[in-house]
Amino acid sequence: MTIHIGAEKGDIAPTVLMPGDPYRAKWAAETFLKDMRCINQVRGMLGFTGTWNGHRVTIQGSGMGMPSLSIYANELIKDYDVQTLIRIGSCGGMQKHVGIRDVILAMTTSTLSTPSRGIFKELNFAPCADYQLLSAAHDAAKAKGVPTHVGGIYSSDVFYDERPDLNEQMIRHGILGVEMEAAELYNLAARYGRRALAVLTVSDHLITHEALPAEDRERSFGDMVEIALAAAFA
Ligand SMILES: O=P(O)(O)O[C@H]1O[C@H](CO)[C@@H](O)[C@H]1O
Ligand SMILES: O=c1cc[nH]c(=O)[nH]1
Repeated sequence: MTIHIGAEKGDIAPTVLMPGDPYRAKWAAETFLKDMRCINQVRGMLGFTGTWNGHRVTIQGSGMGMPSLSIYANELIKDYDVQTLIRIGSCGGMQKHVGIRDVILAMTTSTLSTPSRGIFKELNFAPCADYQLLSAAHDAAKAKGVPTHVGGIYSSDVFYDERPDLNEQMIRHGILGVEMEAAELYNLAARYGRRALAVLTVSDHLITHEALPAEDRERSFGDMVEIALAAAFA
């Protein structure tokens, strides 16, 4: 057990999927895992372990924002020796050709700041995905026929953004979407020699202003879960 995770050491699998929303973790575990059981309820940040195609998998909520994800990813890596961490998140679309419900595989992520900022100081470290996971996720997405984009995303510290000028520059430089956790996940994976990827579903759009309701964000993003599972065990 750790400060934020109530599971015993063997209760967490070497592969963990991490949605921000703990109820998405519950839905994904109930929908895609066999023999699943709840392994964490501390602070309501639900986690479940079960099997997918015979492979042990944990699905653990990360909460919203990099400070929250950083707590869970640090403990999963350092206390439970997790090797593969795949974020399954929602994001805002930032390009006209990226549609609602499309999947984005985050090859790199730009950010103003992360909980790792203090380490890098003046260095602009470039957090990137594990290539093997990225390539396998792309294959899985193609096989499913899901509209999928691979490229850079923006990991923001705020949902309610006050920097339209910055968004304009990111759109101009091809950033596909915005979310709030992947950069710190990639930083931690690089630091501890683990594999990480963010598989995202576009839930709203910064240009068209379309937006899906909360229930869809919690319960309808099955394609990204299956893509993440296929990539983890490719
Ligand atoms: O749907 P999740 O995984 O929580 O991800 C996105 O949604 C939240 C904001 O609504 C942030 O956590 C952002 O990264
Ligand atoms: O962080 C996020 C997640 C979804 N949609 C956004 O606009 N931002």
